[in-house]
Amino acid sequence: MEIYLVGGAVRDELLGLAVKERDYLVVGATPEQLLALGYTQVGRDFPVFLHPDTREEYALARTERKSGRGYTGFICDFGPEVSLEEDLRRRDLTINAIARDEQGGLHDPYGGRQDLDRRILRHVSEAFAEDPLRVLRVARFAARFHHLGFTLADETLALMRRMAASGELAALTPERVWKETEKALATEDPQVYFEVLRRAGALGVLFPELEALFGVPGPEKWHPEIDTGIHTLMVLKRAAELGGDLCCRFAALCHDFGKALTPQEKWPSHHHHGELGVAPIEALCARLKVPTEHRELALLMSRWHILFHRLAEPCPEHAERILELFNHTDAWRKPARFAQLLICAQADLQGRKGFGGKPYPQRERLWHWLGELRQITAQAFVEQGIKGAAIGDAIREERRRRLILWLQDWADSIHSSTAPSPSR
Ligand SMILES: Nc1ccn([C@@H]2O[C@H](COP(=O)(O)OP(=O)(O)OP(=O)(O)O)[C@@H](O)[C@H]2O)c(=O)n1
Ligand SMILES: [Mg+2]
Repeated sequence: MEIYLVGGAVRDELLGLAVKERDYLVVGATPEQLLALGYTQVGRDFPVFLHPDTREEYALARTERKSGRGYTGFICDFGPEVSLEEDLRRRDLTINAIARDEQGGLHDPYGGRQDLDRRILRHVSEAFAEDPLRVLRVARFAARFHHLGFTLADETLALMRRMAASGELAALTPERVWKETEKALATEDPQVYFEVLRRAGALGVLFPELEALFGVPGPEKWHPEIDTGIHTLMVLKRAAELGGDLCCRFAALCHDFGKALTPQEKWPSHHHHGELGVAPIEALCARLKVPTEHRELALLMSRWHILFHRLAEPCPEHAERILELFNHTDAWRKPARFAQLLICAQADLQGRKGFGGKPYPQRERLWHWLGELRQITAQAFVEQGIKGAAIGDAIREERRRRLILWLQDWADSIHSSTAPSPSR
């Protein structure tokens, strides 16, 4: 029996990246032999075992053939006669099909090292098409390795396009789609995942709510990039740059879904797009079983982002709306979530052509105000002898009073810095 290190560990090591998880391949062995050596079997459908000491994964060499649609539609062929080359041949990308033997020697029958050097994502063989999830995996690798200069081989894109056109992506389970998407959102360049899916003709199948934004114009003054799909991916990139968490990135992706529902004769304005966005966000989240936390932030962002931007021109009349915002988002009890909403709002303004360096003072101000207002508690009012429901009213009134003052001060400071100097 021969044992090889395979897949991501070899690839990442050759790229000089940290290796998180190691997968091994066993050639020339039977399940019985591994069990006798103390390995435990974990794969129900596939012959995958855990090492008795390290608990790392060891898989028997195998060839896969598809017998129907979807994840559970595989027949698994394995046995001691399956060779290393045969096993590597049915893997997704050449850069993932390099093996390292126990002496440290590399086995690279499909040119993976050359593709690593040339920074190319290329499929190994036509067997790529056996698993439609690979369309998403390639998009995810394109996002993950974008900063290293990786691009997609033309023939791989062409194959992905054929797979998307065949309708097979519809058979992917929501869990698998969301898992890939979540991993892609966590990369430095999450926008690349959606760009590649779009080029592959897969975006309309997997994320029709996003696909629908391409070709929808915004007003040039506020959106020099014009196209709402392009804007959305710029916002997603900016949210990642600003350190937004996964919920924030997901909210960035969904924040303008409502713009696809504006009647064409109203273009390029998009009145009420925040409210219109609720239905498509709910639809996407239900279809892909998106976690509640992500869904909630996306809905809040859709509903409130227009108000965030309006604060660029502060006036005391905004106090009521800001209180409503804090109440509706439950910022009092969930300030960390509110902080993500603020990052997302900043990303929305700066994710526009030429807007990258624009200041977004609202973020700082709202954060500061929330902190101050959270310190207004019942106790001071109780000490003044106020009782019962009147305490709540007194707290609300005090919050409003302070907000009005702050907004007035801010408005004044903007006026005095922009007002022409008095003439002599
Ligand atoms: N649909 C899939 C899933 C996996 N693989 C193969 O199995 C290996 C291990 O899979 P996985 O751990 O999911 O990916 P990695 O490439 O190891 O990347 P990561 O760093 O994300 O784990 C891959 O390198 C690839 O050779 C494949 O060909 N097709
Ligand atoms: Mg891996």
